Amino acid sequence: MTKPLTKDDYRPDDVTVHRDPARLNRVIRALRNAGRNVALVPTMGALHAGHRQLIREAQVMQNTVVVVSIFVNPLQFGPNEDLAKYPRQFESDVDICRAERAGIVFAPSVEDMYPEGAQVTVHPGPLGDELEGAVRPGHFEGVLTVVSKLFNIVQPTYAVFGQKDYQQLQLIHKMARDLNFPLDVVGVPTVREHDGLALSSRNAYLTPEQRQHAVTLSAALTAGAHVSSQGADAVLKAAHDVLAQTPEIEVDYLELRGVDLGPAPENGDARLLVAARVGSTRLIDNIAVLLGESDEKGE
Ligand SMILES: Nc1ncnc2c1ncn2[C@@H]1O[C@H](COP(=O)(O)OP(=O)(O)OP(=O)(O)O)[C@@H](O)[C@H]1O
Ligand SMILES: CC(C)(CO)[C@@H](O)C(=O)[O-]
Ligand code: BAL
Repeated sequence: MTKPLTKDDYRPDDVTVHRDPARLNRVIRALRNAGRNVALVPTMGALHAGHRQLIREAQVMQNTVVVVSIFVNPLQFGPNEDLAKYPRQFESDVDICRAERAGIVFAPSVEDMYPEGAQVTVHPGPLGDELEGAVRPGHFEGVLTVVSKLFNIVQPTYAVFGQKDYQQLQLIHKMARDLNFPLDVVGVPTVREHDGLALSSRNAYLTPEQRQHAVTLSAALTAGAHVSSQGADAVLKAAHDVLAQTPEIEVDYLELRGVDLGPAPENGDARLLVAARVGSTRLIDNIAVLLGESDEKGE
């Protein structure tokens, strides 16, 4: 028999931690029936100022309960990737959510998210095999599968993601549209360190020396954006030149695309994306560029 909800299932004055998807779903339905909006911020934990910004953006609409999910999703990691060593710091993550006045932390177990026999997944379409997907086969199938499960469990009014993972954000937009999820997907500009490095949980893997090399990614993007009025070739050359100055990093790709990640236009809004390895740590970044029309466009 299902246990009735109690006041401990949602405490308006503190963050409530939920682990059971079915129980959280009942709490959410009660909140929505009471007229509350629900905003979802999906994360893999090891929260930093980028995640804090997502939680703040999630609160802009009045009368909203923010649900932060913390789940290191095995389905989106390849066999030789960093699933086992991915940083896990649950208690301090909950403290951060409390400080940012999130209402609920949802931290399910792998067994609850993927019960034995679970087989159905979400196929991302052709974009899922490009850029990040070309280097990490199956990654976006894993991302879209877990995000669609989170959408169904949490039934948010809107869901907030970072532009740092730009291809992920585009694919989630497409999934929400193509599969008729009744919610708004919100993208938040990348939060950076003072020198430009995009905040990322994986920055914690970097040695102090590697940390200095890592800033080359954002420096290359900025150099490209500065010459955007000269067109695509100039943008790519400027960015390549900066990357070439740091032989310690190995570039997986540097690509200029349209904002929807189709081919870049000759003039107008485009996106410059980079992925590189600094030692064994893989980092990604991207920036908005306005091709052929002005010198630079901020995010
Ligand atoms: N610097 C950032 N600025 C804005 N949003 C961010 C930033 N870093 C991550 N996010 C967003 O936070 C959400 C959760 O991401 P995740 O938990 O994987 O953190 P991460 O720092 O991207 O970790 P990783 O190092 O594994 O890529 C995603 O929507 C992601 O785009
Ligand atoms: C969206 C996400 C939480 C799905 O596991 C993850 O890919 C991430 O943290 O960006
Ligand atoms: N932030 C993207 C999650 C991943 O790299 O698996």
